[in-house]
Amino acid sequence: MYLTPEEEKTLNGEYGESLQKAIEILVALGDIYGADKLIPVKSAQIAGVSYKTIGDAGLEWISDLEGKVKIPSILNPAGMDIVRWDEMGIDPVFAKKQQEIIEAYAKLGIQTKCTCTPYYLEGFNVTLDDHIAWSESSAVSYANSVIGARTNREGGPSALSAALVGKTANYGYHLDEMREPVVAVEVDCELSGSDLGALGYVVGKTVGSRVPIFYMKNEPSKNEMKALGAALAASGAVALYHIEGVTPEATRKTFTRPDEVIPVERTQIDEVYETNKDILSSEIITIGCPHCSVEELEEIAGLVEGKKLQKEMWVCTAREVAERHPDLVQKIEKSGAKVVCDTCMVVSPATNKYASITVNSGKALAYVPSMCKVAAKYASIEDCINEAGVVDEN
Ligand SMILES: C[C@@](O)(CCOP(=O)(O)O)CC(=O)O
Ligand code: SF4
Repeated sequence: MYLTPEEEKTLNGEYGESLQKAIEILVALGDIYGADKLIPVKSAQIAGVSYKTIGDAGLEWISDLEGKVKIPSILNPAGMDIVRWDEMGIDPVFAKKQQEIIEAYAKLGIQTKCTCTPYYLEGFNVTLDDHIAWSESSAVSYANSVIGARTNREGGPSALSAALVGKTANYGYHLDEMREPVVAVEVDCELSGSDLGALGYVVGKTVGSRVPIFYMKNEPSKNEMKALGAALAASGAVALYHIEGVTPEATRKTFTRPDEVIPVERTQIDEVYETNKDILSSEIITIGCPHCSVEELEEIAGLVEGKKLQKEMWVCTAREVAERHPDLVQKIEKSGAKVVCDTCMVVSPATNKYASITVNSGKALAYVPSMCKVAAKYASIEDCINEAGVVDEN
């Protein structure tokens, strides 16, 4: 791989050991995947923040690094709401370790906003053809597919390396030819709301890590595409998908229809809602995987207005989004639900104490059983709220 004289100096350790380690990681990945050079990236999003997933080994690795990131960089969700962790029932020992992880990242100049939806935040609004280095799989999918930006599914260490160097290796989804669809998904019915997360859950299993193009009967919204991409990345490992005539790259050009076709029928979507239907009543309801947008917060606020919920319900979102809309947060919390920031039902140990959960996310449906050992059921936002046991306040 070609390196500029400056990059060679970094690799030789002239700018310190941390930058040397970082560029070594980028060059190693570039060599494995046949990159020709390093390219500048506009921002980085770094996974591996929850103490539940990275443990002491992760904390030690981050704490040993020195220097400052060169581009706007942000974190994935942590294991707790940084402010209201006590209300989530988080153990103080866990909370202390979690704070240490966040402080170690902050020392490197990384913004300690913990979210899987950086594209909603100030300073992270990427656009078509921007090169970035993001790592959370739903954020990667949204950036690549819905925005048309370019990122590989970075691991925590490689995203952190890209943040420190300000560059990434030019391979994979940074290249035009790797963004061509190779499998067609033909959906035979109109879909809306949580149907899209169910579609991703179904299709991801067959598509694996390939690039699909969807032929749909109706046009999904950005929130629906967020749910589709998140589920595709969780039940499969899809980092980029297209929807003919909808997503930016499938609008500016007409892709050749791939020979392999996966047909999807309504009955397959309906089956997702039947998962674990023997769990008659869940102990907790969680919405916001990926983190809620303002439109989703508005929808939830509208649905819970004038109601009291009987069960624990979390609405997960980015702190910055919650802070921009205190009125919506207040409306939601008046019902007894909690607007939980900086974390989610998958990466927080607070979920593990429940036996059963209802989610509106195909991604959470795929991950909660394995990562939290909690039985999960799938429902629309409206049915999630009904599951929480709604009583009229009046
Ligand atoms: C499940 C996931 O959304 C959260 C866990 O990630 P982390 O490695 O703890 O940051 C990661 C992913 O899908 O990329
Ligand atoms: S809310 Fe969902 S998409 Fe976001 S970090 Fe948690 S598991 Fe990943």
